[in-house]
Amino acid sequence: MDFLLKHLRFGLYPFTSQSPGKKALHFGAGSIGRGFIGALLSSAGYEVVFADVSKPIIEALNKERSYNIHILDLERNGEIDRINHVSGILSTNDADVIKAITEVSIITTAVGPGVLTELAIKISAGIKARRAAGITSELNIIACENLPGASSLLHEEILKNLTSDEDKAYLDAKVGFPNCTVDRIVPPFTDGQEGVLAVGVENFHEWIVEKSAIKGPKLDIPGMTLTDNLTAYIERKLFTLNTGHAICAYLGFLKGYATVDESLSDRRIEEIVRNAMLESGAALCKKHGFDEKEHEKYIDKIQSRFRNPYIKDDVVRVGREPIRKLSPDDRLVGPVKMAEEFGLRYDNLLKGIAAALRYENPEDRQSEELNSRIKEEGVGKVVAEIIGFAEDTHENREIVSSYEHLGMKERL
Ligand SMILES: NC(=O)C1=CN([C@@H]2O[C@H](COP(=O)(O)OP(=O)(O)OC[C@H]3O[C@@H](n4cnc5c(N)ncnc54)[C@H](O)[C@@H]3O)[C@@H](O)[C@H]2O)C=CC1
Ligand SMILES: O=P(O)(O)OC[C@H]1O[C@](O)(CO)[C@@H](O)[C@@H]1O
Repeated sequence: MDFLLKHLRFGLYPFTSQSPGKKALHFGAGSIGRGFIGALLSSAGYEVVFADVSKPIIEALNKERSYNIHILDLERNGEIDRINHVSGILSTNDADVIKAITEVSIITTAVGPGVLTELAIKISAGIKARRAAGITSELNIIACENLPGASSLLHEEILKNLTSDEDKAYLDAKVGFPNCTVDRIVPPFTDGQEGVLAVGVENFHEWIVEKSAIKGPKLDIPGMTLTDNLTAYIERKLFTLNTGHAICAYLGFLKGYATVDESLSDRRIEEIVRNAMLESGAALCKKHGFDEKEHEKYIDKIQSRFRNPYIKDDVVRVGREPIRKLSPDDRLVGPVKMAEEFGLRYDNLLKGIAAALRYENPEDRQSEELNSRIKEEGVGKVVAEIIGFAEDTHENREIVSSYEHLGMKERL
C-alpha cells in the first residue's frame, strides 16, 4: 500500500515560482485556480496564463504579474507563498484564448463542473488552430473539478465540436485528457489590504492525476502525484472529505451555524459527521483494500482540517448546489450505495442526505428548486427522482423518516 504511505505525508512544502521555460493555460482564476493549480504550475517552472470571465481579476493579473497565497493553518500559519510569472486573458476573447491554446503544453480548469460544456467550444477552436498551424507537440488537458471523470467529460464535449475527421484524428493522437482528484480547502478570502488576487489556503494539498492518460513525455510537476489507480483516490477523497464536509455544512445550516468549524464544535454534529465518514470508510476499505487503521488516520486528519481555526469556511459554500450533491454518484448517495453493496451500515450517511433535503437557502438556485419540488411533489417522490431510491424501497423510507425527524424542534 505504498500509495497510502505517500498520502500520509500530506505534501507539505512552500510554493515558489521558478523561472518559466514552458507555458500553461488555466481556465478559472478563482480559489482553486490561484490558490492551488496555477500556483503549483508556476512553481514547476510554467509561465501561467489564467483565462477568466472576471475583468477585475484579469486586469489585476496583468498589472501585478504576481500574487500572494496566505497560508491559514496551524502548520505554517501566516506564511506567504509568492506566485510569479502569471498573466491573464478574458475567456470571452476568443482570439486570445485560441492564441494561448496554440502556445501551451498543458491546459487545466477549475471553473465548476457546469462550465465545462461552454469551455469545450473554446478549447475545440484552439485544437483546430493547433492542427492548422502544424503543431506536433502533445497537449494535456486536465479538468480539476469536484466531479469524477471531469477531463473525460470535457473530452467528449470537445469531440462534439470537431466535425472534420482530420481534427478528430489530431485530437486522438496529440491531446491527452487525464482525469484527476484535487484536494485543498480554499474558501473565498480577503485580508482587507491586498487586492482581488490574494488567496487564503490551508497548508494541505493533493493533486492526483491519471498517469496512463497523459500524452507525450511524463509530466514532471512537483506536487502532482501520478497514479494508475485513480478511482481509488477519487472515491477516497470524494466519499470522505466531501461527504463529511457536506454533512457538516447541511446539519450546521439547520442548527444556525455559519461556518464549518462552528458546526463541528457542536458535539452532536461532530458525532454524525465522524460516523458518516466511518461508514463510508468501512465500504472504501472493502472496495479498495485500504488498511483500516491507516484509513482512520486519514479521517482524523480530515476532521482536523475541518476544525482549522484559521479558515472560516461558510457552510453555504460547502453546501452549494444541493441537487448536484444529491445526485446518485456524488458524495452523499455514492457512499450509501457502496455500503449497501458490501452489506454495511449507513444510518449516519442517510441523516446527511436528509439534512441536504432540508437545506433552505434562498440565495442558492438549486436549494430553491429542491424546496419547491418537495413542497409540490412530496419528499418521497423527490428522493426517487433526484437520488434514485424508488418510493417503495427501504432507503427511501429511511430518508423520509429522517427528513421528518429533522423538521422537529428537538431534531438533533
Ligand atoms: N475551493 C476549493 O476548496 C476547491 C474547489 N474545487 C473545485 O474547483 C472548481 C472551482 O472551484 P473554486 O475555485 O472554489 O470556485 P471559484 O468560484 O472560486 O472560481 C471559479 C472561477 O471560474 C471563473 N469562471 C466561471 N465561468 C468561467 C468561464 N466560462 N471561463 C473562465 N472562467 C470562468 C469564475 O469567474 C471564477 O474566477 C470547482 O469544480 C470546485 O468543486 C476542488 C477542490 C477544492
Ligand atoms: O466545490 P463543490 O463540489 O461545490 O463542493 C465543495 C467542496 O469542495 C471543496 O471545495 C474541495 O473539495 C471542499 O472544500 C468542499 O467540501
